[in-house]
Amino acid sequence: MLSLPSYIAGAAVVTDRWIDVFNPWNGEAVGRVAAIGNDQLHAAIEAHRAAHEPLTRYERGRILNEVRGLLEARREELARLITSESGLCLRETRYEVGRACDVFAFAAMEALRDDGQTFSCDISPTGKARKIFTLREPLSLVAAITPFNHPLNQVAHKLAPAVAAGAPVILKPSEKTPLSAVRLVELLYEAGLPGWMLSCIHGDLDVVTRPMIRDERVDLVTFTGSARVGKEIASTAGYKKTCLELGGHSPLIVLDDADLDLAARLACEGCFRNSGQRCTAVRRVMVQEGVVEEFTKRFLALAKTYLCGDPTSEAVLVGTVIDEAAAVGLEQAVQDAVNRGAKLLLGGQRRGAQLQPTVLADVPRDSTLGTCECFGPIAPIFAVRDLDDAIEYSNATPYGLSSGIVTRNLDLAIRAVKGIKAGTVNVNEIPGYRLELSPFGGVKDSGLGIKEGVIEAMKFMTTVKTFSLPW
Ligand SMILES: NC(=O)c1ccc[n+]([C@@H]2O[C@H](COP(=O)([O-])OP(=O)(O)OC[C@H]3O[C@@H](n4cnc5c(N)ncnc54)[C@H](O)[C@@H]3O)[C@@H](O)[C@H]2O)c1
Repeated sequence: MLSLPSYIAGAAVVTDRWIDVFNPWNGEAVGRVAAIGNDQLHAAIEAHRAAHEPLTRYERGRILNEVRGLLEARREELARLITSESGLCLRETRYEVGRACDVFAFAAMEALRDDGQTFSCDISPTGKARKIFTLREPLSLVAAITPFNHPLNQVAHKLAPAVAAGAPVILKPSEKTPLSAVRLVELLYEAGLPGWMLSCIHGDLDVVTRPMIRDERVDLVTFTGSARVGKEIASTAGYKKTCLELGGHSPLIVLDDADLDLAARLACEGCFRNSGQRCTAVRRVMVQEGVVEEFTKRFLALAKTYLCGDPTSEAVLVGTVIDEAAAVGLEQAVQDAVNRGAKLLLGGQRRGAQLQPTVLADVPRDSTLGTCECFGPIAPIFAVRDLDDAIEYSNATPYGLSSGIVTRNLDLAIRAVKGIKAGTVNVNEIPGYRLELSPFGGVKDSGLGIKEGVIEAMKFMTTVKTFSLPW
């Protein structure tokens, strides 16, 4: 069993309080992390705020590249660690390590790019013979809080941009999946990142997390997680920047001209990948009335191939959800839909923390599945009259993270891009499709419109200084 410390500005800290981590598949203890106290939080904040010689762009790029190489070399070991702490199957966790490699590769590239602007002042009748320049300066301290569902990649999306921008960061990973986060932090130190650039802490909400969020010495709280917690942070963080990347309820709209084999494949991938635990997972499969029967037939045939079982088995495509309590909640949401008249076409059985991939038809729009983010491998099918009906229902939940539409008609696709109130609209792709570099983030209860993705995250971790020179 792994016993991992908290790291305060590079120094390993072990206390007499531990947070245990269990394997959701078999209940075995996988490891534990050391919880720190409030004094140690303050020591970390002071260590980061103290004066240090900044890292050059070259050094930041070199460290980030080195981390990418270390991740690649330890891909299998890390994938197995994530599988053991999260119950996600190896197909997903190997994929996740690959995504984290991309994040570090892109951050290394962006670290080298000077994004300063230059303005000639003689463009105005009253202008002078001057030039105005901009440069970006890193924030003094970033606090990053991450969720359980992509234990490594969500952490990569906080740490790599911070290092690329030169901003020191304190990471508080999910207490459900902290082990892979600590391993990633260790790789950053191994690659040569100085201790004053990074801490990784664990601890109680009222001892560590909330005090860190409220602390005036923290310039930015960057949070990925549920809308409930994100809204609490928005109200307690005070006068500082916040980046809130929250939950979603993404539709996949299938119009009657769609390639139905493609639609069935996208619906399966969108609903069942990562055990349905992606913020961008498809939560509503909206199918135009004329093709709903044929689509359902093809979708069901494919859904049956998503083998569910031991997450370490090579053949398994769907592992567990994060814990038994989460699986029980999903089972209740399925039951609620059935009680209200939905037809259960596939799955629905739960064993411990595992829910079989589940497909339901005729799901009422006001059911729990139709309105709330149910974080698991469930595919509720909703018949829609036409694109207008689909757009209206897409916009009817409080969320606005992402969406997808399957059609061969470009005019209709563009109407969807313009009409859906969400951070992303993907045509003939799953809502979750993205590059780790491209802007990503939601609106409404999914976020305040501040994007992540390496480039946007770097911008948000810096401030722009403007200066002018006679020319
Ligand atoms: N928009 C995105 O980019 C994105 C990406 C991944 C996950 N998510 C969302 O994350 C959620 C699933 O993750 P989760 O269950 O770990 O989320 P969560 O909100 O329960 O927890 C996220 C993190 O916040 C911490 N936390 C819990 N309560 C807190 C509080 N009161 N104050 C401060 N911190 C607190 C947790 O310890 C954890 O580190 C889903 O809603 C999912 O959609 C969003």
